[in-house]
Amino acid sequence: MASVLSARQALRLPRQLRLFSTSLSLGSGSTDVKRLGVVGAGQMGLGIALVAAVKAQVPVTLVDSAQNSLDKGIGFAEKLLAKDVAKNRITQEQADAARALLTPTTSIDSLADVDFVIEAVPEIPSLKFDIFAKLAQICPKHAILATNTSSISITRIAAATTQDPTDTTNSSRVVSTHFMNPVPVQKGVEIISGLQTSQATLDAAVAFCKRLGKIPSVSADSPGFLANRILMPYINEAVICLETGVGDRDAIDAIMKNGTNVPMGPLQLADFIGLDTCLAIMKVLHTETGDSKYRPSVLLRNMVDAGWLGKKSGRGFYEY
Ligand SMILES: NC(=O)c1ccc[n+]([C@@H]2O[C@H](COP(=O)([O-])OP(=O)(O)OC[C@H]3O[C@@H](n4cnc5c(N)ncnc54)[C@H](O)[C@@H]3O)[C@@H](O)[C@H]2O)c1
Repeated sequence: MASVLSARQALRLPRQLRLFSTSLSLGSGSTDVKRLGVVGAGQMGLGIALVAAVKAQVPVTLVDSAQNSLDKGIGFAEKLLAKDVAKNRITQEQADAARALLTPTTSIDSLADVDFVIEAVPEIPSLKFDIFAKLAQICPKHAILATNTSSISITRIAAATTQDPTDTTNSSRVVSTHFMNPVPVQKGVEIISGLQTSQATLDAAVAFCKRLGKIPSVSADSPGFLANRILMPYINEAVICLETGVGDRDAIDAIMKNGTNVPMGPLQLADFIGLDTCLAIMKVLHTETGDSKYRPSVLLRNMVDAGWLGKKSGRGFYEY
């Protein structure tokens, strides 16, 4: 198990502070998750809620500010459950039991009784900071506060839970559980600690993700973490190849699909992830590292400006 501070982070801290961080970690965090909260019922939040209901069989309070997202999400969950029943993966009783565990609501105040909450709202820093400030007030003091962010610093999200940086009561409970898309299918999950995250919080996040049937990889709080640090420049480069005429859409996707044994090419994958999400992650990599190699493609920016966000909006590099 990785320690609460990554080696990179620990090197920056005097030994006294390192010991202080370790002792702070002992009291907080709990692996006994009896109720889960999920904030954001989009493609990731819905997937996380559904997997928690099916695999861990915990009640899930699913919060979204938009009623139509909740309606769409619950409808989609019902479709996925019916598909699993049709394919004999689960029984009708198990599907009904899982559906009954999902409680949709537009009220974030409903998270007052959760033991673990996972935020999956759009990749907008100010939105996440605002939600974590609220979660720290609303959720019980023992609850783990996890984010599904693709690229925003966990340390900064944790800092938003308190006005007093020396008081780590809330910030030590913040961690990232970065699930992969689609959540019901992909086994991998990245677990990322901020500077303030306690060891108990990290352990609780790893344990809960294992209960969901996932395989956790622990990584450092560095822009893009591991998965997107590697994946997004690959997608961005594919868009630059399209933009500059090195190859057309089909040639780009075909060579990567058939040449590197991946299930879909980079442009189709970008549509599937959401072009707004891809652009947001590239912007974080670019801004946070200051390295020009992460410059987002102009075409990617234009497509997001046009509202062509990929599969979710009906048009991206492909039409849906
Ligand atoms: N899409 C992917 O492939 C992928 C993969 C890994 C991580 N992520 C990350 O997961 C997060 C969610 O991504 P997504 O693709 O599910 O986004 P999405 O746009 O599909 O869903 C976001 C949901 O959040 C809701 N929302 C917006 N503001 C809210 C608020 N204030 N309170 C409650 N709900 C609110 C929206 O109504 C929407 O239903 C992002 O941080 C993203 O970077 C995405």
